[in-house]
Amino acid sequence: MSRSPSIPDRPHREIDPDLPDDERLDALRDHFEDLVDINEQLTEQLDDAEGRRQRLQEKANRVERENETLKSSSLYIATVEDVIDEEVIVKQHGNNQEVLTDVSPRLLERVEAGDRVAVNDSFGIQTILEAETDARAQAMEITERPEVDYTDIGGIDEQVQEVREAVEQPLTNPELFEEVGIDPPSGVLLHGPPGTGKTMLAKAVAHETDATFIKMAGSELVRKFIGEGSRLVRDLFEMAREREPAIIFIDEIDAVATTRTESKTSGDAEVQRTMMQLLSEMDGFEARGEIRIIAATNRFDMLDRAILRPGRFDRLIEVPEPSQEGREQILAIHTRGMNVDDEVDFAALAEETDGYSGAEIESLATEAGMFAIRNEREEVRQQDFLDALEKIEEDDSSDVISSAGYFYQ
Ligand SMILES: Nc1ncnc2c1ncn2[C@@H]1O[C@H](COP(=O)(O)OP(=O)(O)OP(=O)(O)O)[C@@H](O)[C@H]1O
Repeated sequence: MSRSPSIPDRPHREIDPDLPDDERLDALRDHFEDLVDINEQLTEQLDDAEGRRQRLQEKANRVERENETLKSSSLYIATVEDVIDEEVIVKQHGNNQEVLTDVSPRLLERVEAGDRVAVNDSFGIQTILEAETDARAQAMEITERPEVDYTDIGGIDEQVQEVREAVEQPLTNPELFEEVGIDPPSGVLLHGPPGTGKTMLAKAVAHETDATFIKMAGSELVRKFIGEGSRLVRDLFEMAREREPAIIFIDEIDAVATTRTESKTSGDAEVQRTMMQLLSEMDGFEARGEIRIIAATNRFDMLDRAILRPGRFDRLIEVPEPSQEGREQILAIHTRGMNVDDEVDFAALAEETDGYSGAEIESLATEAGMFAIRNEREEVRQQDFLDALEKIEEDDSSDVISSAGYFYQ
């Protein structure tokens, strides 16, 4: 061990043996005092050194621990809930645990609420997952509480009522089901032509129950996220568990649940895997939980019956094209915010729009408004609606209507 440079010199004192006894004694006393003094200095230095050693040891232990945590491969995924000064609240996926954690200055500048992050065992944020890693954010549409409510939906009162019983009641009055001793429907399947309000219905339930609306489109799973379908389905349910109460809405479910075809292409295998994942998620589902599942299709005839078994999509609700009365109601809804002349005859327009879906009636209202603007008026008149009707008929509406008829029988 190297010597500390500040170690005091060893005192050296020559004592003449011929000195008288009392003088020799004094000299020896002085020498002894010098030695005591030096001893004290050395003890102090030793204490200092020991303190330094302990501090270094602690630092070494800490670095070693940090190193171990950094090297540990098991990182968990969490979502940043909030950033407060230099601390971050994260919610761990899976168990929903919320934790207040530190973040290194390097990441603090970049981290924002809503980011997906990887955390270690002690919840230290290791990385912020980039958008590309976060395919699920692109594959899902998440709305905290959609704006649509039941009063925005026209012409399908019976279906609204059925959805309220099958989806809303289990969320708002679960005890009713417990008392009677039945499980609410696991999943509700809305089927009917395009643009009839299926998505609106699902959103309105989420609005009414203050639930998060999480939408995933079956067609996108198959087309856009090739090879990731089953993982995204898993993520979809995980996301819902993180955000309960939640309404999962799987649009165009036929894309992942069509009747098995004879062909055995890799694409089909992938679709099968996605569907199997969906079925297994539904099978392992708590029927009385805070998550409800709604799916929609306009190709009911194509559906693989496996998804309709009890415990899966076991409540079917048909959402048909609106009747004349329904069309009138929808027209009234979509012109609520418009400056419409009192002379406009909604009943007559409803009669003229046989075969129109809710979505097409909405376009009719917008188109009529465009005619009013074109004619430099602020008020929308009957003639504007008739012109709009003519334009729509001339344009592509006939194609849309006939294709709707083709898809949905
Ligand atoms: N019954 C309805 N009442 C009021 N508006 C409606 C109705 N049906 C459709 N609409 C209008 O059409 C738009 C599209 O409807 P929505 O997305 O709910 O249809 P969908 O049945 O889910 O269609 P798709 O099968 O094409 O997904 C809505 O945003 C709404 O403006």
